[in-house]
Amino acid sequence: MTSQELTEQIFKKKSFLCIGLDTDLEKIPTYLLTEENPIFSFNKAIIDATHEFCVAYKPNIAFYEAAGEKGWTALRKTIQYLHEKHPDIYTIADAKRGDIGNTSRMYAKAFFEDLGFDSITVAPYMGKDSVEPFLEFENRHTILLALTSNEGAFDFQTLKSNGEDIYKKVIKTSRKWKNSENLMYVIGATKAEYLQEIRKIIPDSFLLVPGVGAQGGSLEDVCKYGMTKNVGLLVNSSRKIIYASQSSNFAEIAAAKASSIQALMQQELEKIQ
Ligand SMILES: O=c1ccn([C@@H]2O[C@H](COP(=O)(O)O)[C@@H](O)[C@H]2O)c(=O)[nH]1
Repeated sequence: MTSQELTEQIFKKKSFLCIGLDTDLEKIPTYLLTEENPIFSFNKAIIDATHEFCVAYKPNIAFYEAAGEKGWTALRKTIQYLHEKHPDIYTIADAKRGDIGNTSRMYAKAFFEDLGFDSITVAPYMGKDSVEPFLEFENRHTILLALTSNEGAFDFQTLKSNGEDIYKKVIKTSRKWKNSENLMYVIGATKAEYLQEIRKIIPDSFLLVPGVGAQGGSLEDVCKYGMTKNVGLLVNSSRKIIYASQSSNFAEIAAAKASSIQALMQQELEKIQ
């Protein structure tokens, strides 16, 4: 999906919500554990109940890798289900990859070609040759970690290098890489006030903003400082939606939670129209 098509979906569905599929066998309703693939059964129920309120789903790959072979099967079944039933929904592999070029190319093939994700999160630390192999894929996005939502973001990302914050250097330098039009950036919702400065560097780029909900980031502040005339935001919430309830009507409760976030997003979108 192109970023133009993603923007069209956002205006059509009046939502820039990304739902995180951080599916943990220890947190899903116990009655699902007797299913052949409990992770996929949980994801399918969440997708069936919430798809009308969001424009993207973001499985965090760690949760699938931790469940071994069944986890990888669940990931494949989930992405296939999304492609078949909801081809208009944008998909993000939150994998945070990046290695020497030769290896990055294999990560890119795995997530873009084999699994067919629209995008993948990538760490910038190993530099240009570790990211460019991802950028070669047409109509696929590489979402570079810029300023993350966690406390540890202050360990390195906000340090100065030649008088400039490292996260800003990451953003500026990455704009010079080949096929940089395929870049998006991760900026944590817990760092919303930084968005004003960030928008001066990348006024039009799409930002994936995790950290609203369980991590306490403010949707209102993210919109105030980060929204552009074309929106330019995908705001993610995982635990607050998918684990809103552990009872048998968990999917219904998750849908109610997603719907209430979508309603707030609709109000924010009205401000720019
Ligand atoms: O800076 C970052 C980058 C990625 N994440 C991921 O997003 C979700 C957030 O989950 P919540 O349950 O809504 O807190 C999770 O997969 C993280 O690994 C992030 O939080 N911050």
